[in-house]
Amino acid sequence: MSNLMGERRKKVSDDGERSLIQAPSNASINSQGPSSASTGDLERAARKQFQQEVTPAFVYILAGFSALGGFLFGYDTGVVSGAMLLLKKEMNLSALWQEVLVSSTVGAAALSALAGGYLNGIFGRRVCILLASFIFSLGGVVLSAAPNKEVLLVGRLIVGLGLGIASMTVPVYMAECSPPHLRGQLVTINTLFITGGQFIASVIDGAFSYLRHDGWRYMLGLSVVPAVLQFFGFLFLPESPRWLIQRGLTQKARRVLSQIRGNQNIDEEYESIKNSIEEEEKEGVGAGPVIWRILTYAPARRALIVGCGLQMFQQLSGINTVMYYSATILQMSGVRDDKLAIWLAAGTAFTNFLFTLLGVWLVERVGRRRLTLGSIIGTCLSLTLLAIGFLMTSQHAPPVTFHPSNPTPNTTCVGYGSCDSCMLDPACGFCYRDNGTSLFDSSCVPANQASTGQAAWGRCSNTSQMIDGTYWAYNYCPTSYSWIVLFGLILYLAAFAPGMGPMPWTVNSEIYPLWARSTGNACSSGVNWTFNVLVSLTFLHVAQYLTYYGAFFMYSCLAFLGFFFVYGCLPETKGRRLEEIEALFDSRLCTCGASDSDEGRQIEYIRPRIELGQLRKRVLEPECGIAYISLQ
Ligand SMILES: O[C@H]1[C@H](O)[C@@H](O)[C@H](O)[C@@H](O)[C@H]1O
Repeated sequence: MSNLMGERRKKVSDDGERSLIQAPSNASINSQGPSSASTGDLERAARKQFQQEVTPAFVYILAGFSALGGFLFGYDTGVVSGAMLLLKKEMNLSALWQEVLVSSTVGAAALSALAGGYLNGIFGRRVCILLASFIFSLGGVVLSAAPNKEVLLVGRLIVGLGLGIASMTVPVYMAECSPPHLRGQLVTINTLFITGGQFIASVIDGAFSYLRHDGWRYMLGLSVVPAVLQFFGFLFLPESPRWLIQRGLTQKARRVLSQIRGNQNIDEEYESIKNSIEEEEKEGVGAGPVIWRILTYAPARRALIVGCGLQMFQQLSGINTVMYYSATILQMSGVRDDKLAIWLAAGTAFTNFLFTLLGVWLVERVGRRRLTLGSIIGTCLSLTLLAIGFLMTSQHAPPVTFHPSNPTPNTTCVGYGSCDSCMLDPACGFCYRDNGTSLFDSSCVPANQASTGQAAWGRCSNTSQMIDGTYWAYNYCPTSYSWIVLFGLILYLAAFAPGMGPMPWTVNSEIYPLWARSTGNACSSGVNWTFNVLVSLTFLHVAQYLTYYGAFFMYSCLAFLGFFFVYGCLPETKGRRLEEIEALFDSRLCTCGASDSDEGRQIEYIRPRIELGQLRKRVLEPECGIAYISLQ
C-alpha cells in the first residue's frame, strides 16, 4: 500500500511537472533561488502558449446553459418575498403559513441536495440537470395555477426539490468540463447567475406589485421560462467526461473531451483522469457507502470539512438576512414609501450581482484563498459597521410621547416607552408625525396583522388617511443615524459578494476526488441550505433577544471565526487539474525540514498542512510529501 502511495506521489509529481510547463496558472507557485529566472521564462512561455490556445466557444455555451440552474436558484429564492406581500392579502395567509411557504422550499432543497449526491453518482450530471430543470418547470406551473395555499405549498416543495439538485450538480458539472485555467471563473459565473436571478426576481417583484390581482402568479410562474430553456439546451449538451470515464464509457468520454477542448490535444487530460481513477481503485479507499469512505479516508475527510465549513460560514455571515431584510434596512435609512423601498431592495440585489462580477474577474487572478480571506475580513468589518449603525439608531430612537386611548385592551404595544422597543415587537409599529424638522405625537400601536403596512387602529390604520405628515414605521425607527446602516449595507455586499458569496461553491466543485465529488458536494450544499434556513428563520427572534445591533455583532463574530477557519484550512486550488487537487489534502500534518536545493536542482517544497492550509513549497520528503517539481 505504501508503495502504491509512493508510486502515486511520483505520478502526481510527474503530472505536476508537466502541468507547470503547460498550465500557466501554476505560476502562483513560489519560485525562489538561483533558477527563478528560468522558471519565470517557463511560466511566461506557458502563459503565452495558453493565450494562443483559443478556448472553444462550446465551453462558454455549456457554462451558460448550466448556469441557468444558478439563475433559477437565485430567482426562486428571491422572488418569494415580493410574491408573499401580495399572497398574504389575496389568500389571507397567517404568519405561520407565510413562514411555511418561504422556508418549505429551502428545507426541501436541503434534503434534495443530499439525495442529489446519490443521483449524480448513478445517473450522471447531465441527467440530474435535466431532472432539476424539469422539476423547476413543473413547480413553476403548479405555483402559477395554484387555487389555494395547500397547492402553493406543494408547488414550493417541488421547486425546493429542483433547487437542491441543481445547486449541487451545476458547479460540479461546470468544474468537470472546464479547462483548469478557466475553471474558477466559469464556476464562479454560476454564482453570478444566482445573484443575477435574485436581482431579476426583485425587478419582477417590483413590476408586478402594481397588479391588483394575481400578480404573484406571474412572479412565481415566470421561472418556467429559464427552466424550459435549460431543459431543451441540455438535451443537446454532453455528459461530464470525468463521470463517463469513471463509468467505463471511455470512447464517449474521449469524444466529449474533444468536443469541449476544441483543437487541443486531449490525450494528456484523458490519461491523467483515467490514471487517477485507476489509482483510486487500486488504492481502494475502503468499502461501504461513499460518505463512510469519505469519513474514513483522511484527505477526503479534510476536503469535506473544508467544503462544509466554507458553506456554513457563508451562511453564518448573514447574507440572507441582509437580502431578505434589505427593504427594512433601507426604510431605516429614511425611505418611507413602501414601493420605493421595494425598488431600492432591487438596488441591493443589483449591488450583490455587480460585486459577484468582480469575483469572476478576480478568482483566476488572485486565487480562491486570497479572495476568500480578503472578502471575509471585509465582511467582518462591514458587519461591525452595520452593528454600530444599528446601535446608534437604537440609542437615538425617538421616544413614545403620545398615548392614544386604547380600544383593544391587553395590547403590549402601548406599554413601550420608545420606538426601539416598539419596533422589535413584531405585533407593534410606530406611528408619528413629522413636520420636516422634528418628530412629535409619536405612539406605539398594534400593527394590522393582515397588512403590516398600517396600524390596527387609530391615525395610522388607513394608509390613505396618513396625511398631514403622519407616518407609520413598521419594523424600523426613523433616526438621522441610519445612513451608517445604509453605508454598512453597501460595504457588506461589496466585501461579501466577490469572495464569500461564490468561493464556497467554486471551491467545493474542485476539492473532492472524483469518487467523492458528488457526495461531498451533496453534503456541503445540504449544509448551505440548512444554515440558510436556520439563520434567516431565526433572524427576527435573534433580533428580538439581542436587538438588531446585537444580531449583527454576532454575525460579525461568526465571520471572524470563519476567517481563522479559512486561514487555517483552505489551500489554493487555482490552476490545478482536478486530479491534482486531492493531493493538497493528503497531508500527514508533518513538518518536514526542507532544503532548497538537491544535487544542484532547485526544488520547491509543498507543505500542504491542513492546519496551515497553505501551499508553501513543494515537498520532497517521502513521508510528508505529496509531489515535487524539480525545476531546471
Ligand atoms: O452564494 C450565494 C449568494 O451569495 C446568494 O446571494 C445567497 O442568497 C446564497 O445563499 C448564497 O449561497
